[in-house]
Amino acid sequence: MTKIEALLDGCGWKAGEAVPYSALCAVFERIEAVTGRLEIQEMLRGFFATVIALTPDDLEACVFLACNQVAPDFEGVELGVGESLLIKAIMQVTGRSVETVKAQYAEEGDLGRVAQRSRGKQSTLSFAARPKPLTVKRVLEVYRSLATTTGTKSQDKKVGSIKGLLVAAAGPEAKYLVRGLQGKLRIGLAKQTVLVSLAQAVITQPPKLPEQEKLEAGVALVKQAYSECPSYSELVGAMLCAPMDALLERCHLKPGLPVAPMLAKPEKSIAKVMARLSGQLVTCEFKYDGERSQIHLLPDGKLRFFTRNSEEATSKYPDLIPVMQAAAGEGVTSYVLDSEVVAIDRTSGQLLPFQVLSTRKRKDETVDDVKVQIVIQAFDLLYLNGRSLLQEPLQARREALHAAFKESPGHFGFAISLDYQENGDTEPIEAFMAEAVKGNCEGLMVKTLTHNATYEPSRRSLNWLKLKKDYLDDGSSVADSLDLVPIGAYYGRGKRAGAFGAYLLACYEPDAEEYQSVCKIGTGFSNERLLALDAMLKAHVIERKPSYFNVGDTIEPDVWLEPCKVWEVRAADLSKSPVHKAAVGKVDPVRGISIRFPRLVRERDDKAPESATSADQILDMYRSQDCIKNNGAFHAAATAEDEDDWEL
Ligand SMILES: Nc1ncnc2c1ncn2[C@@H]1O[C@H](COP(=O)(O)OP(=O)(O)OP(=O)(O)O)[C@@H](O)[C@H]1O
Repeated sequence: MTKIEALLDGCGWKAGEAVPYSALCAVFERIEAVTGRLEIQEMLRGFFATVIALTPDDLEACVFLACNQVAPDFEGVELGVGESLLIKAIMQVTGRSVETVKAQYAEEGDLGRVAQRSRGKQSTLSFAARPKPLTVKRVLEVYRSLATTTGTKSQDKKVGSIKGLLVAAAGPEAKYLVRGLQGKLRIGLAKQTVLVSLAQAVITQPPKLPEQEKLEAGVALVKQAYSECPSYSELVGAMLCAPMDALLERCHLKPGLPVAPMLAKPEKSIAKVMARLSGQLVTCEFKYDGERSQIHLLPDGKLRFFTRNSEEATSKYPDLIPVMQAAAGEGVTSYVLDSEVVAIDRTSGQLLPFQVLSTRKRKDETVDDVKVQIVIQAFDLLYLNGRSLLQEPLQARREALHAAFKESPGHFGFAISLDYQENGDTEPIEAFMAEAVKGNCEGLMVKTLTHNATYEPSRRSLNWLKLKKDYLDDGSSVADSLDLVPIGAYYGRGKRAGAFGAYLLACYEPDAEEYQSVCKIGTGFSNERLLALDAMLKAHVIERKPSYFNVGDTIEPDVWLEPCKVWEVRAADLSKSPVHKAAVGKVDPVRGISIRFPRLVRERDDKAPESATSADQILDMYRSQDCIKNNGAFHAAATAEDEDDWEL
């Protein structure tokens, strides 16, 4: 009997019976106790495999609860229930006073543990007739109803539903219920692991374990299916009822489900771009300074807009609905279009920078109240009239885009582009870059047109390169800014005393599913901004450093922060560091990479912490610095100097 089988055996769950919530919580307990990703993955795989064997109908609910989600990301349904409601429910179920619950919370730093402790003590005193044990389906049902309960008396109704769950909870169930309702399970389980474990559970169904290669191909297939069709309901349904080879036939791009967008790699100079694309036919497009928008026309005529993060943004753009209706040509019945929405001054026709766009309301805008005018710059077409174009080369997708839509100046346009057969002459590109900058664009996107030119959902591909003007001649050795996550804070001194004055920043390493520290930052913040951040981030202070933070032993910020924000940061250069851990193990067994002279550029509300700059991106940036490639001596000197600088 495997470890997981032994664990689940104790839950008394038999074939055909609803999956007990206690079984899932037993797995959560084990996951919380270990830190190794592979061990976590294997445990979850074992659990999903058991669910498939005993009660496959409950697999979808198990996946949602493991991700602590009630609906696909793009539906934007938030599960988070306010702490005051949870405290009220705990008080009412356990008969404790608000002071007792709050005091325990302050002591424990974890409301989930408070609930578990209170329920644990109480259950020995009362509840001779305990309500029916919880099942995963029941818990998910209640979560979904909580997320959608609105209107009068909604608070009382929510407290009532939470009480219903807590009364029926036994053992660690109360802890995970409360943490789940707060929005974070805090067991170090990333969504990628859930996906990989799910894929492995389906692929490794008896009678025979497939060989490693087949397993990897299967996991890649599931990841591809999920990036085209990011809905666990559809994915689980398809995985359970069709052979894996046919997964993409059932789970594929369709209007209404946002595709994870294709991303670009940064380059520091036109010469480097040319070297990468040597001899190829490429297209250079203006790199517009706005917000990415994936626009879907569903066969029922509804238009939906999604952000770079696959969140629904339709209510932000009511003024774009008539624009898109007018832009689609005759015979267009459904599509998925990739574009940048940019602020524009309609009088002069001049595009305006992102800062102007960011002042627009984030949702529920009304046409009459729109203050910032916008234009859509379309650059790709992924789906048209019932057919996916993902496998077509860009040249064909662009032809389809131009044939199916018509431009309307100031409202809808195609990305301005220059096709170029690489021949070593960089002059046309330099001139085109100057034109882009004059047009208030950030620089150029350079894309392969005919070979290796398919659309690669969610991939940061070498077939799309970005060249940002600001980074071409800024004297630094990095080609792009970094998007980093604050994971710790330091109280300020002097003028900044009393509030956080500096932060510890980290990148995200998706393979190890951990945040790795990159630098300390205190530059680029106005005093007002520091105060506002202090007020906002205090709510995200966590008791102790979680196991999924990888930072040097000497780093001890005054407080640790739950990952919740992404900040764009500009750096002078990157070098190896004795204290920071970005890309550790990839460039050196114990040292990581750090950045010098970090300066805050802006907050990135359109990115989730897990979409922050990855360790591999930092490694790429580090390796592509000329000083690393050409001059070991410079690097050695910089490293020695930085060791002193960065002792925090
Ligand atoms: N012609 C274009 N083709 C593709 N993307 C474009 C184009 N013009 C503007 N963009 C924008 O540029 C973005 C890529 O570059 P940028 O580094 O500015 O974005 P990011 O969100 O910080 O980084 P990344 O998307 O690479 O993580 C795209 O996601 C898109 O929003």
